[in-house]
Amino acid sequence: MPDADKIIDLKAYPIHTPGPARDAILARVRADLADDGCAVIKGFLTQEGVAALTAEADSVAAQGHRSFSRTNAYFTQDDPDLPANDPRRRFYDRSNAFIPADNFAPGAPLRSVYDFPGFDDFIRECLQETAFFRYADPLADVIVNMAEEGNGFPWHFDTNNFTVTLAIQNAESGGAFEYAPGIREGDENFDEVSRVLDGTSERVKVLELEPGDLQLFRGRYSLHRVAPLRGKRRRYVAIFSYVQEPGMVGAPERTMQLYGRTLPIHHQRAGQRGDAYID
Ligand SMILES: O=C(O)CCC(=O)C(=O)O
Ligand SMILES: [Fe+2]
Repeated sequence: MPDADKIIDLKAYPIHTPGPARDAILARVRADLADDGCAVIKGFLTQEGVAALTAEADSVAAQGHRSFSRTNAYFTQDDPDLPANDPRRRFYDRSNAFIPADNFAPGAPLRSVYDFPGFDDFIRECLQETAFFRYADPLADVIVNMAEEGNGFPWHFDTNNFTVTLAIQNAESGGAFEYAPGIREGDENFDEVSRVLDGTSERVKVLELEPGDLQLFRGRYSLHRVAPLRGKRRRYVAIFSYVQEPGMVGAPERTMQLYGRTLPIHHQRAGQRGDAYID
């Protein structure tokens, strides 16, 4: 079906055409990333694009793999030697479902964004990353994160240097993206992290993303979460993954946990190099 130019708003965002319009977008995104590690390209998708990606996500939602965990913001184990109120000892339920990448066919709406000529280069230039490759993992290169009321994506720091997400559908309410920019730049800043967890920090910014918005986020130093979701409608967010070395795929154990299955490539490449996680 759809041509990428019907899905991406290329009139507003001519990411494929070198020139002053593209340069201006890059300059603004880079400035926002430098300022607080987060940049949003509002209305990156057309209305038609939003409808097409929503329909595609609906059509494969049953393939989503649900996972549940109890996690702190650092994805570490509990350490009983630390004081009880240490942020490393504060655990929250995390639950969501990832729709694995092989449910999104080449030529179908989601991959026509990811595969659009110039999309990768545009993202790389926004981020100014030198080592920048598509994730080679057929279950994880582009996925949809699906969540509904009762699910939660609690406060955490990412292990990846950056995340590229595309809002597809919001829950009926809730689901704002909340983040404390640069809260652990320099040092762990556990006191301020505790205040964020307590809901008393003044450093938290709230971002209401709308369907079709593209977000670039550096989450390694900025504590962030998705606020609790309300209502029947599911929240869908696509996640595009890029890594620092070519040919990388997820470790078998982690792949099993996130996607509920593995492919031969995960076992063939296991141990050859480090793996990359999307969170
Ligand atoms: O679903 C989102 O908006 C972002 C989730 C997130 O923080 C992550 O995937 O690390
Ligand atoms: Fe994250």
